[in-house]
Amino acid sequence: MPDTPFAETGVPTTEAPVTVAIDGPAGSGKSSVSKQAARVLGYGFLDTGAAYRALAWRVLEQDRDTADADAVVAALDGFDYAISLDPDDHWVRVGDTFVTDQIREPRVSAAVSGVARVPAVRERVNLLFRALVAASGAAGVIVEGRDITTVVFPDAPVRILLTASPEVRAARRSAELTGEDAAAVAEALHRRDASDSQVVDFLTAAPGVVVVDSTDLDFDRTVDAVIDVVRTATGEN
Ligand SMILES: Nc1ncnc2c1ncn2[C@@H]1O[C@H](COP(=O)(O)OP(=O)(O)O)[C@@H](O)[C@H]1O
Ligand SMILES: Nc1ccn([C@@H]2O[C@H](COP(=O)(O)OP(=O)(O)O)[C@@H](O)[C@H]2O)c(=O)n1
Repeated sequence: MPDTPFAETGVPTTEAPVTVAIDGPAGSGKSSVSKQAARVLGYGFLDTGAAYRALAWRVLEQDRDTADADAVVAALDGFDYAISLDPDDHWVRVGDTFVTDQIREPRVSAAVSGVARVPAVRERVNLLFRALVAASGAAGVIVEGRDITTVVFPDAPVRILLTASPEVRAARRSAELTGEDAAAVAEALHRRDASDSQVVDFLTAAPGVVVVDSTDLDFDRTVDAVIDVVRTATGEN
């Protein structure tokens, strides 16, 4: 884990950023929509799924199985993880290796749920997420994942559940993965959602969480809908 000013001093270096918490299932648009909304708002952007994916990547690099909780916990040892919060310069690093693209590969997607169900992993990355936001120096940070509105930042002033129908989500993910069989992509996405939803509930909005359903919205309208929620909640309208 990287040292941050927050981790070193125990106090944020700047006034606390406005935290925008966004949860939702795979393919709902969390990452792409959050990144674009962050650009427009001048905020940082934190993709929390990248940490789980990077740890899954490390377990696979060690020729071990993410279904083996002991192997996952062992991979946490020396897990030197860093991520950019700049929406215009997104990268993810483990040690000296930039893994930004590798962690999106289907083999990592297929393995990541094993990592996410280990409580020691969740505790460790949640501390890191809070430290990264506190030390960001940004006016605001959009943080997206599965349990951000409920566990990581339950008191965030803006909390959104971004949804879309299962068919639409599978079609979007399949369009990204050219060369992969569409039915296999859909099957993998639904299998991962089913596994992940045993760990956290990202299909129901917790009290106070605003639902943005993008099933019938194109990308730009979805970004606008998210920005509207942020501006309304922060009184910037
Ligand atoms: N409202 C939308 N309409 C059409 N395509 C979208 C929309 N939102 C996101 N996408 C596209 O769907 C794909 C999956 O989005 P992504 O942000 O990776 O979802 P998630 O992070 O929730 O898995 C991306 O290619 C993205 O550009
Ligand atoms: N806050 C989070 C974020 C991701 N995850 C896990 O990390 C995996 C990858 O998350 P992701 O956001 O990159 O996945 P996509 O929605 O982009 O497909 C998920 O399938 C979950 O297993 C989690 O458990 N909690």
